Amino acid sequence: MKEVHVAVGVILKDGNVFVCLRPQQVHQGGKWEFPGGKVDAGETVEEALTRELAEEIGITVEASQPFMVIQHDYGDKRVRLDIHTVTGFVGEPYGREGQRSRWCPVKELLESDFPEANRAIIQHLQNAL
Ligand SMILES: Nc1nc2c([nH]c(=O)n2[C@H]2C[C@H](O)[C@@H](COP(=O)(O)OP(=O)(O)OP(=O)(O)O)O2)c(=O)[nH]1
Ligand SMILES: [Mg+2]
Repeated sequence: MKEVHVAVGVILKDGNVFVCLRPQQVHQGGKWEFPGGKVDAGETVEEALTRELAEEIGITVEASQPFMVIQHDYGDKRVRLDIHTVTGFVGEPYGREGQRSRWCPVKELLESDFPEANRAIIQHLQNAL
């Protein structure tokens, strides 16, 4: 099974992270996510992240840093999550595609239902901040 390369943004502001609720009908639907999406052929991770965050939550990324890379096999899909923290952006994020979204305190992230692969990201975040 081929691996999908995904750019994922951990958008940080005052100890909170911006999270979106994945639509029911997509893979890992009904779970929370850090916004992002597939890296198209010929795109860098930064380009994909900037594009996906503009499309999905209406912000312009101004400062991002590589945070970690996670490979996960969901059984029905293999993903390679290329996670960057986003510490500078223009605009107020919102669910531009009609998805629910909210700012969540970093320390409360594990109280929400995220895809399995996100557990390691959250633990790394909670240790790092
Ligand atoms: N965006 C995002 N995807 C995640 C996270 N954790 C995780 O396992 N994934 C998986 C779910 C999907 O199988 C895969 C790609 O995410 P995606 O469905 O958002 O890709 P996409 O935005 O390009 O797809 P689409 O919305 O355009 O249909 O990565 C996460 O925190 N954020
Ligand atoms: Mg997406």
